[in-house]
Amino acid sequence: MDTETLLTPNALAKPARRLPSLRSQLSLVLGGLSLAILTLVGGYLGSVATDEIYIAQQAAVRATAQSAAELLATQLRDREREIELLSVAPYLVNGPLDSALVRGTLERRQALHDEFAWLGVAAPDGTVLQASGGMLMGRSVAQRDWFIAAREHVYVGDVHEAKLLATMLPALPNGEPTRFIDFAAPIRDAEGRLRGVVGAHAHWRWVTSLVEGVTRRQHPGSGIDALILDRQGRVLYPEALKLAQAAGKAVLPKPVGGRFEGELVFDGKPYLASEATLQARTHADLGWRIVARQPMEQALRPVRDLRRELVLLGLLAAAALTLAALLLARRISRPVEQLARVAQRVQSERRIPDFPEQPGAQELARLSEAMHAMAGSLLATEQALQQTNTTLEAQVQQRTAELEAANAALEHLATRDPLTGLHNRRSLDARLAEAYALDRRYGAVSGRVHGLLLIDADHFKHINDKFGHPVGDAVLRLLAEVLQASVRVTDVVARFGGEEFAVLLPELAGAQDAVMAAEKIRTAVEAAFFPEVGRLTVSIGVSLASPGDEDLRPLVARADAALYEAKRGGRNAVVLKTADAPT
Ligand SMILES: Nc1nc2c(ncn2[C@@H]2O[C@H](COP(=O)(O)OP(=O)(O)OP(=O)(O)O)[C@@H](O)[C@H]2O)c(=O)[nH]1
Repeated sequence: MDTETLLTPNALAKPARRLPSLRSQLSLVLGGLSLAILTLVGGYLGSVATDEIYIAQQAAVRATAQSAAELLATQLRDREREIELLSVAPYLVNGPLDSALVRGTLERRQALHDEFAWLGVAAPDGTVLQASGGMLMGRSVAQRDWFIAAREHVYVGDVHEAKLLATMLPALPNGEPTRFIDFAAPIRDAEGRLRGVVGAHAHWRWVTSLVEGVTRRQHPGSGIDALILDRQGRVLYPEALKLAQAAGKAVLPKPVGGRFEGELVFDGKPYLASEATLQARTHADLGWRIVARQPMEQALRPVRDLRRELVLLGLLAAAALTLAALLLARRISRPVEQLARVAQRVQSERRIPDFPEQPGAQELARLSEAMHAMAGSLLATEQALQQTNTTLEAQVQQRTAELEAANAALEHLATRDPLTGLHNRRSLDARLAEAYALDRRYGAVSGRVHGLLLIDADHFKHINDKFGHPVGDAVLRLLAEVLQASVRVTDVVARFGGEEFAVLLPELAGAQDAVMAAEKIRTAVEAAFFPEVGRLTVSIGVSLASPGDEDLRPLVARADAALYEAKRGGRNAVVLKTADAPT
């Protein structure tokens, strides 16, 4: 294994795409998550609260209408009772109706209830006998509805404009015509005979101020107001709507199901509206209805306020959460970045630097410990591998040298003669084949040929026989040295077999060269001294390669024949045998 790749991060990691940092990814995910949760929760709470507020506003409008209707019904009944009780007062039942006592009582009642504009007692023929402030005294009310009705029973009448009293009472500050609601009751004696009628005109302003009081008290600043409609749906109050309606303008929306309820458009503006009918507690049912209404814009103002607050709170919370996410992301990513830096230092410096001791979380502490241990183990492994590598390289070198030596030894064994160290017969044959091929290729051009000497020790059997075989071997070794020393280094000296040697002479200019080389050998051997044996001679057969030779064999055969002749001719001689010479 290549140890360099062991601690190279790039060798382990895939080529990195340009990814956003862990810190920005964490910030983005945590910030986005908190924003999404906030939006969802805020949206849900906002929607729930919006519904609740809407329902509450509707309830407030409905409660206003009902309260106003309830209050009006009660107040009308009270005023009716007031007049009814007055009609059975003993001084009216028994006494004279035009007495000062009656007048004083009427005026006290008016002082107590300033809603009454006028209180009076009329005779059965309609002549006013006594009245608060003395107004209408002596005048006839015989044609007034209240008088006609009250001759029979207790009466409450619908609102109407003042007739006889209009000129006697101060005009209203807002310029509205003076209007009244009439209360009246018959005065009967003990036998039930009609003695007269007691009547009262209550200011219409008293009625409207009751309604205004309810709307003002119950939901101040809410924009809720109330309308009073009569049985036919005509506006009785407020005056402006009443006038507009009288002028033929469509000031009221069409009631849904005969009732004003829900979201309605009054004069082009949307309102939340609710209707309540006066539950009549008086003798006569006036059939009035109260419609409370609130401009939608004001009804939904709390919703808008809440939404604005929710958005503001949401933004603040999102900012706080994003900040928290950033801090958290930093807290998480910083130790990871530190570990990455440490890992880079391990890789570049090949030593273990200080690891972060408090990485911030249990898992990161474990990761730090694991990296520490891994770095130590990797560095140790790397060193061990380097050591092994060095040892292996040395061993390989040694083994290579041994192998080369073994190969050389094998080569030597295969090509050399074990006794003399000269080329053996096999090696000689190979060299002869090379020389033969070279001559065939270049011989014609260079004009040079190779030659062969076959050298045989004379009477060697005699040496063996006389001195023993080991001495014979020693003689052969020394003879080989003499032969080797007598030729050129380019010449190949080989042991041909037994006591017979051969010399390959490459690139000879002619037969003379070969004969000269053979003579040189012969004389060298003759001159040499062989321990224990003394002198030795050799016979040499010389031959030259011929273009007519088909292979090596003719060359060897000619040299062998020449050697035979040298032996036969008396030994210690050189004989040349060429191709054209007769054998
Ligand atoms: N010591 C020793 N003797 C060898 C070796 N090879 C051959 N001989 C001996 O060489 C002798 C060759 O004898 P011969 O062939 O009869 O010829 P010679 O005695 O040399 O006589 P001529 O060749 O006719 O001069 C034999 O006695 C062989 O045993 C060898 O490797 N070592």
